[in-house]
Amino acid sequence: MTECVAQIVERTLQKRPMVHSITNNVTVNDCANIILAAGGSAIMAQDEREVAEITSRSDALSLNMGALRAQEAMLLSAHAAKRRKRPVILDPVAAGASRLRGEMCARLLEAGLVSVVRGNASEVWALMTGAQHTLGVEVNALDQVTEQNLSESARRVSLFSRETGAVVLLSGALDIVSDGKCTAVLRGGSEMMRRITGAGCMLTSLTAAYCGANPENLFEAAVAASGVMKTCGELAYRRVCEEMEGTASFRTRLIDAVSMLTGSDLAAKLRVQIL
Ligand SMILES: Nc1ncnc2c1ncn2[C@@H]1O[C@H](COP(=O)(O)OP(=O)(O)O)[C@@H](O)[C@H]1O
Ligand SMILES: Cc1ncsc1CCOP(=O)(O)O
Ligand SMILES: [Mg+2]
Repeated sequence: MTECVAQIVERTLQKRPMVHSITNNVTVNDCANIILAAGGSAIMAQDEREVAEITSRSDALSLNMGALRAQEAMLLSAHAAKRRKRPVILDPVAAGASRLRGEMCARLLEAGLVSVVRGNASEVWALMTGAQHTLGVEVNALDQVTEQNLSESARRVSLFSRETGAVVLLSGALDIVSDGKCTAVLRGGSEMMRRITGAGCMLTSLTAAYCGANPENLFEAAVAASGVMKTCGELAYRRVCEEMEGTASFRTRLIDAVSMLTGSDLAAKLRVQIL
């Protein structure tokens, strides 16, 4: 797995995948920058008159529910991606916080338009149960994956993957990635990732870049994204501690770390456990 993940990072730097994102207006710039840092190129477009054309020329599509608008554009793009066999990555931001978000995610999932779901625990559990788990974009502490509930959480993530046919990347202090057959756990990262907005959106964008360059290996691409984000979270945290800096610098250092990381750096630092 370590060797495969290192190759995914290197292939992404070589292939420069184009990622089309229809995303929120809070973290859009960080999403574009992390795609570029990983070696991809970014285009954000949401007018219904152009989205299918843009998706058709892109290597991956990222759909983020953060400040949900442009639903028709999302559907047009998702269908265009499916026709071209391009991966579609869904970030169900605050799914469960409103009916609109839950219904839009369900519509995409039920139509088989989603290749990878990347969300925090409250978002993934809300998609699975239809229940409200959180009012906002952050995880509810009661939903979080811990060492104590890890095996039950992993079982649920695997079940959700089989139900939807999508790879699922549930992030948090522990990240779980499953394609329904194989399930991986990644530890590490930094508590500071929760003190900036956009760490989750950036992880989704990174997943889209790695999936775009490695469409035959979506599970491994999602593991690569999780591993890169955890590793770079640690590097960025070390750097801000050394410099006595705060959260705004951490966000910059996180993007810096992704831009400097090679496949072999990742292979040396990756901590992945296959369950
Ligand atoms: N307590 C934590 N310790 C270490 N890493 C974390 C922690 N919480 C989140 N992360 C990391 O932050 C990134 C964003 O995940 P998360 O906070 O779950 O997303 P979201 O911002 O969508 O809620 C992921 O890379 C995840 O591994
Ligand atoms: C605060 C906020 N409101 C709508 S989208 C958004 C950003 C959420 O980003 P993330 O889930 O990555 O923290
Ligand atoms: Mg989020």
